[in-house]
Amino acid sequence: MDLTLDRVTHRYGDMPVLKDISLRIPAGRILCVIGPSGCGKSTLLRLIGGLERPDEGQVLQLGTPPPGCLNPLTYVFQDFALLPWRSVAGNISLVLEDHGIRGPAAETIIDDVLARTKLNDFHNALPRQLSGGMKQRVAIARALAVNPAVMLLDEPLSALDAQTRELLMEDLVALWERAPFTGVYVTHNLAEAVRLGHSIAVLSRRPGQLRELIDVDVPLADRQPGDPQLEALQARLWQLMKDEAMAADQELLDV
Ligand SMILES: Nc1ncnc2c1ncn2[C@@H]1O[C@H](COP(=O)(O)OP(=O)(O)OP(=O)(O)O)[C@@H](O)[C@H]1O
Repeated sequence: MDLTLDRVTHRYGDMPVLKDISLRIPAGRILCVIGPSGCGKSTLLRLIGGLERPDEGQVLQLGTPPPGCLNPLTYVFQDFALLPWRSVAGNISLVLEDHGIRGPAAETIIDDVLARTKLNDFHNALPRQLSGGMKQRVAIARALAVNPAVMLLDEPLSALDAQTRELLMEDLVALWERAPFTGVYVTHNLAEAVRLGHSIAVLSRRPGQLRELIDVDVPLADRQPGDPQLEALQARLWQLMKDEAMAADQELLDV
């Protein structure tokens, strides 16, 4: 499913948060969104996910969801959002129960997404028994269980240490290679943006406007840490963001 944002503008009360954002995310591509703190990145995801409506402009979903799609759009959050009293399988079955899927049909889906996220051996584990990386794998498995057309990822790796982030990035690339999904991936981390984005939208500080949209031509599977082309791109992104990030930081201190 393609996503199109057409001159999206949004305010909270008197405060303009996003201004005149136009973007197209073709089916099967990942757009990373970067920008200084408070520039409206999470708001943009909420508008795309339909949790809020833009004050001006529109968000369009074009095309048909994949066969077996239970939710056209699904979220992965930074804090995993797992129910602590439910097992790994129980957390995933919850989203299936919402759609009336139980018993063997649910087990088939759960086994499939646990295998895809390397969690086969953790079916009955409770969230408190899992590391941060494993918890986020469960959250990703839960998102995959509804076979979404679009994954909306809000800083999914930012609570994890550097090594775990690296492993999860490799897992996300492997998942995408196996079944390319459409993704919108919000991050503060420029290394994640250059590893995972087919394109990268750079927003200005609040009200977030599209400063630049950069296509990254290297196939996801060929992107390795330390790749000079990606490091050069990361340096360019930092140059684009640096002044705005400093100004945004100052603005937060003044509040
Ligand atoms: N529901 C809301 N009501 C009022 N203000 C809000 C609401 N949600 C967010 N804001 C404000 O809107 C601005 C943009 O918030 P948002 O979370 O979208 O930015 P962000 O770029 O994702 O921030 P960060 O990088 O710090 O996560 C911030 O000033 C925030 O305090």
